[in-house]
Amino acid sequence: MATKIGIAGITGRVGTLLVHEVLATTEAVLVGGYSRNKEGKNIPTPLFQTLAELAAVCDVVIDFTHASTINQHAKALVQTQCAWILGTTGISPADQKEIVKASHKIAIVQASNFSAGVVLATRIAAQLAKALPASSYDIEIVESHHRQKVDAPSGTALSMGKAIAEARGIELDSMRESGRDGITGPRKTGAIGFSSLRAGQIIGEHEVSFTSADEQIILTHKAFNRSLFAKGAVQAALWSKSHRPGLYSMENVLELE
Ligand SMILES: NC(=O)C1=CN([C@@H]2O[C@H](COP(=O)(O)OP(=O)(O)OC[C@H]3O[C@@H](n4cnc5c(N)ncnc54)[C@H](OP(=O)(O)O)[C@@H]3O)[C@@H](O)[C@H]2O)C=CC1
Ligand SMILES: O=C(O)C1=N[C@H](C(=O)O)C[C@H](O)C1
Repeated sequence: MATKIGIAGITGRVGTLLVHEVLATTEAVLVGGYSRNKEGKNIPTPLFQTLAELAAVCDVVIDFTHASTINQHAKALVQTQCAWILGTTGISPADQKEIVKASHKIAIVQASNFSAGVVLATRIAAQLAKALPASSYDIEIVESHHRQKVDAPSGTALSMGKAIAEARGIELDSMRESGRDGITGPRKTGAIGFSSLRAGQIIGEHEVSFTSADEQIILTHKAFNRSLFAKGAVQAALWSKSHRPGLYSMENVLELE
């Protein structure tokens, strides 16, 4: 039977592309969307009054909205026993705990980036971080996005940083250096640096560099089209239908070891 999909954030940059992706997927049916403001919207699917009403008639909701919605959305999806494909970034540690709690009741695929290329680039970055000594290789993560983006560093940059920190056997928070400015002092040995650029309509670019006194390795990922994220999220939605409650990642969906 076709997977019944709903979209939260249906009027957004990713949400509007999700409509096309779901409609183009034969194994899925688009049940509707949720938007806070229904006036003057030209969307080819019903808009529901609340997320809970939408979730009640779906197998899975794909959610690309805003970090402030997490608590409310977790409650609505658990209450209606609906799977959750969560792309929203900028999530606070307290809200992340709510996501973990909800995953005991429903299947959740959470990814800061639904691109398979980013998943693989993150793995390679972690392998490099493990192989190259922290005493001589400085790691810097630079991300560039469009001028409308509201969170920094990007979710992808933070996920890459976490994977790198884990590979080095450290906690990211203890070694993170973000947005340097002023008299910062010299770089801390083993620090993981983050820089965020916001300009024009850049869709999403991430660069991880490993620099020693003698050489530099740079790993770059550039998204050319936002449908990349929408396609990955729909793939995750179809995958989630046959999975038990739990917190899953795009690595699980892609069945990487
Ligand atoms: N994981 C991934 O692969 C990707 C993740 N993202 C993340 O997805 C999120 C959305 O990105 P994008 O589509 O560019 O953003 P947009 O601002 O274009 O769209 C978000 C939509 O969510 C709704 N929304 C905004 N704020 C709230 C709120 N407080 N409560 C409920 N709904 C809200 C709005 O719809 P309305 O006003 O109609 O309610 C809006 O259209 C961001 O967190 C972004 O970082 C983006 C790209 C890829
Ligand atoms: O807001 C965006 O646009 C994007 N957000 C995600 C992030 O924060 O990493 C993914 C992608 O880079 C686009």
